[in-house]
This record gives sequence, C-alpha cells and structure tokens, in this order.
Amino acid sequence: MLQLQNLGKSYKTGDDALKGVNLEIPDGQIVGLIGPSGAGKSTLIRCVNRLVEPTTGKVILNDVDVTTLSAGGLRKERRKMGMIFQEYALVDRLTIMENVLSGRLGYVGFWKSFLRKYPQSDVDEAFRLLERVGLDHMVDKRADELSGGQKQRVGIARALIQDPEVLLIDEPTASLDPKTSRQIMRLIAELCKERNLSTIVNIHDVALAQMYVERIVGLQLGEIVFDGPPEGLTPDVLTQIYGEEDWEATIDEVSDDIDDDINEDGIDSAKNTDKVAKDITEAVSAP
Ligand SMILES: Nc1ncnc2c1ncn2[C@@H]1O[C@H](COP(=O)(O)OP(=O)(O)OP(=O)(O)O)[C@@H](O)[C@H]1O
Repeated sequence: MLQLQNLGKSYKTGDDALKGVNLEIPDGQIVGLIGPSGAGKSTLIRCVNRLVEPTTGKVILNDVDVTTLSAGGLRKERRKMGMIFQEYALVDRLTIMENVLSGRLGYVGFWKSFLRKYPQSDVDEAFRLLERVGLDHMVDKRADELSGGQKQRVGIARALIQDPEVLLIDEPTASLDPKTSRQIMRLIAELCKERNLSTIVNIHDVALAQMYVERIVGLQLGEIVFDGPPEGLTPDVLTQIYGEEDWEATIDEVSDDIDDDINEDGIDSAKNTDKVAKDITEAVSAP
C-alpha cells in the first residue's frame, strides 16, 4: 500500500505545485493521474521517490515513511519503486538485455554493473521478463534499433527487474501512436495485477486512461478534484478538471479496436532529455 498524506510541494519560484494531496493506493491497484498541463502530475510522481523533495506531508510505502529517510535509506527504498518514462531513458548503445539488467544497478553496485557482471539469477530473470513483454526474440539488439513501442517494453522490463512494490509511470504513451499506446497501457495494467503493484500512471489521454485503469484521480492546480472509477468521468467532471471542451467527443473516442500484435512499431519521437537521464540514474543508482 502506498499512502500520500498531506503531500505538498512549493518550488523556489513560488509555484505551489501540490497542495496537501491525500491518496491511498492498495497493492495491485492502478491509478490514472489526469489533469491539465501544470496541474502537478509529474511533481506528484516525483515526490513519491523524492526525485523532487516534498515541502510538506508524508509518503508511506508499506509502513516505511519515505520522506524521513536518510540518503542511504532512500537509495535502498528506491529499489522498491520502479519508474517508467515517456522518453524511455534507455542507453542507446547497449543491448536490450543490458538495458534491462541496468535495473539491477541498485542491487549489484555500480562497478559490477559497469563491468556487466550480473549474477546468473538476474540474467535468467531478465530473459523471463523479456519473454513476458514480448521481446525475447531480440535480446541482443541495440536499444537505438528499436521502435518506440519496443523501447517502452524494455523500459517496463527494466522497472520490473527491480522487483518493485510500486510503479511510477510518467506519460508512458505520449511518444507512441494510438495503437501502440493501447498495447503498452494494456501490458502495464496486466503486469500491475500479476505482480500486485500499487501503480500511478500519469496520463494525458483521458480516453486511454478510461480503457485501462480502474481508478482515476483528477488533479487541478495541485489539488485532487476527482477520485473515482472511470465511469465517473462525466462531461461535467471533465469540465471541472480541464475547463470547457467538447467532452462527449473525447469520451466517444473510447473504442475497442484492440489487437494482439505486440510487436507493432510505434512512432518514436524520443528525444532523451538530460532531465530524464538524470532521473533514471538517480532512481536506480547504487548505494
Ligand atoms: N523545477 C521546477 N521549478 C519551478 N516550478 C516548477 C518546476 N517543475 C514544475 N514546476 C511548476 O509546478 C507546477 C506543476 O508542474 P508539473 O510539471 O508537476 O505539472 P504537470 O501536471 O505534470 O504538467 P504537464 O502535464 O504539462 O507535464 C507548474 O506550475 C510548473 O510550472
């Protein structure tokens, strides 16, 4: 169970990005975080693993108060928090297998990881995970030879090899085409259930969120203004979260033209930003 208690973040610029957020996410539940640009979605996700330091409140993961941990304690706790990024944050020149194994960095230490000396059990688990995400036929391919959808599958396997208790997912489909986006969201929802993970997924696409998550939290100006099942997102509620728009049209987009071609290529508009690279390093870095 992940609990956020009165979580607040004020940036030095004076922006109050989060204003006393309270949220409980049981094991195995996937929560879709929606809201307009600037609502505080990324800030909330990054406060959970303290990539952004909260100003007030607590983050409690299975009885551990993450907010009061020392640097060493925090590094250990972050092993339990898998992160998945919009721009994948893979190392282009490494293979799929090496990228997945880099998720073990927090366990094996930097030098062993640098020299690629992973225990056989980690390699076996990486194979299992790559099979689960549908990439076991291309383990030796370089990351920069992959489509966007394939890169995100590697990102998912890398997060899972940490053996996390929580998944924090920031815009996993924003760089993907609609069909690949559905495949990735479906995979995330399945894995969350299979592994009993508390999951927060920050997602811009309301229709996509409605298809794959069981609970939606709507943020506006750093406050929760909706918390309920996808069916509760009526045009009135959406107007409250986002402002005026033709919401009937948005909700109608929820069609079920899904297929099972998991290796379908996605649009890869990835431009790995320094910020994301820094985040992933911090999120999995060794003690
Ligand atoms: N590093 C920062 N320094 C100062 N202000 C920031 C910083 N990061 C975010 N903010 C501010 O905090 C608020 C919330 O930003 P945040 O990125 O969390 O929103 P968001 O809902 O994720 O937006 P988007 O959907 O556009 O990514 C905004 O007003 C933003 O300008």
